[in-house]
Amino acid sequence: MSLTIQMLGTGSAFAKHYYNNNALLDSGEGKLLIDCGTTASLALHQMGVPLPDIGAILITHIHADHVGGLEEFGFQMNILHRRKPLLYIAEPLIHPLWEHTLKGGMSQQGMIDKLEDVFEVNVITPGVPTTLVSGIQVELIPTRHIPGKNSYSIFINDRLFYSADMVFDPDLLHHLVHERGCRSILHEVQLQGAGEVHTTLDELLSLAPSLQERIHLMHYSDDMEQFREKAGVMSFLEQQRVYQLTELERAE
Ligand SMILES: Nc1ccn([C@@H]2O[C@@H]3COP(=O)(O)O[C@H]3[C@H]2O)c(=O)n1
Ligand SMILES: [Zn+2]
Ligand SMILES: [Zn+2]
Repeated sequence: MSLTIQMLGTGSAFAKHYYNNNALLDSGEGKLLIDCGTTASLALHQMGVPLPDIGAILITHIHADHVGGLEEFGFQMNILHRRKPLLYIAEPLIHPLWEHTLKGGMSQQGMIDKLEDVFEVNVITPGVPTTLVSGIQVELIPTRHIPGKNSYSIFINDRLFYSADMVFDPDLLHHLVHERGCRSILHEVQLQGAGEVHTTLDELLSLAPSLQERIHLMHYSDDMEQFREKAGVMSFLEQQRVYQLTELERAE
């Protein structure tokens, strides 16, 4: 079964040339949206993907470029299409997503007072591989991002690592590639400055060639074009281009 990946956007939280770093995976039997940031519905509109075509949404963490579009997504699906979207989420994210992000805009007396009133919420347990839509299995891997905030990267179909926003974790990347058969890595990158909450390009350049050649960069700032040469064998993902998973994998 072939899997395609299309980034709705490849931008950092502050990028203006690129939409929010969210991804659409399509197994041919179902579509999974990874994160739903503020720009998600506009990007999906430009891609010609109607919201009801999306089988499920998976959330990595609570920042607007990853969850800021859920209010519109939820309202559109409930009001225009009369159904609740399927939302996969780790249990620790449910409370902050509702209480700190969505409640202000979505609550409605006697109608909506919790996340489950708008979304079909399915709790997903980190470390347990779970099929979310036909042909797409994910395993959440807790990774560090902001102190005190939970964040989960994703190992997909036992072959693709999709980083959430995360600080550099070379041991995890090494483990996934050399012990778990990971063939390609979609990794967030911070191009300039110290990586206090993200992974810098300099940090990724310190990895062994066997890891770097599997890495495709995303979540980058507007000055990305200046860094193509510096990134060496690591390539920058293009937003809204459809990639076959096999295209992103290095020939063994
Ligand atoms: N301690 C923090 C917290 C946040 N930030 C910036 O805010 C953005 C929120 O979305 P993000 O995509 O995680 O990127 C974060 C940083 O740019 C940051 O740089 N340092
Ligand atoms: Zn982000
Ligand atoms: Zn973040």
